Amino acid sequence: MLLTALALFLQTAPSPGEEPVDPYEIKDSNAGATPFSGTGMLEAFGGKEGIRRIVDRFVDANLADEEIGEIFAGHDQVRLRRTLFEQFCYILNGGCRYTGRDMKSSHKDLGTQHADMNRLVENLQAAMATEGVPFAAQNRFLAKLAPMKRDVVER
Ligand code: HEM
Repeated sequence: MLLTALALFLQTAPSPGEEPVDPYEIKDSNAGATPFSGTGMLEAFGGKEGIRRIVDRFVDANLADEEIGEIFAGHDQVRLRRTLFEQFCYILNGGCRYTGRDMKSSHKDLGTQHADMNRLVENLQAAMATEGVPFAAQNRFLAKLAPMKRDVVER
């Protein structure tokens, strides 16, 4: 019991520049979707470098957004960029592990509404388009994220 608690603590000790979070079990299934197979989707996103740029654009846009920016205010942006990169890279079959929390617990009590989710998806679409991700690949990726709505949106 003590050992399990210690292992959980060590596993979830904050990365440099990040704030600590309550201990949780690290597992890829926390990402909320299974990865694509093959390398096609990873290539469509410009490899890991492309994913990094898309995540940065996406987070910047959400923070600056006049409708949903406030929901992100005060949250750990360093952690968010790291875990979102891991999640996207894992789902796109880029060979990453996802070490973040599951979608339900990480969005608990944020009060996110359907309109907020739509806005976030628009920001992601814009980031993918700017980085040259083909439209069909954008839609395949969004289809992986769509079912997460039930864990992310509260009302
Ligand atoms: C399918 C849609 C979404 C995905 C894939 C997603 C993904 C993520 C991930 C990976 C994290 C970090 C988990 C962790 O820290 O362990 C996170 C946190 C967060 N998300 Fe989302 N998210 C989605 C929708 C939304 C929406 C619609 C909003 C609000 C408009 C939102 C606001 C936030 C905020 C504020 C945090 C930080 C929570 C904290 O610091 O405790 N997310 N999200």
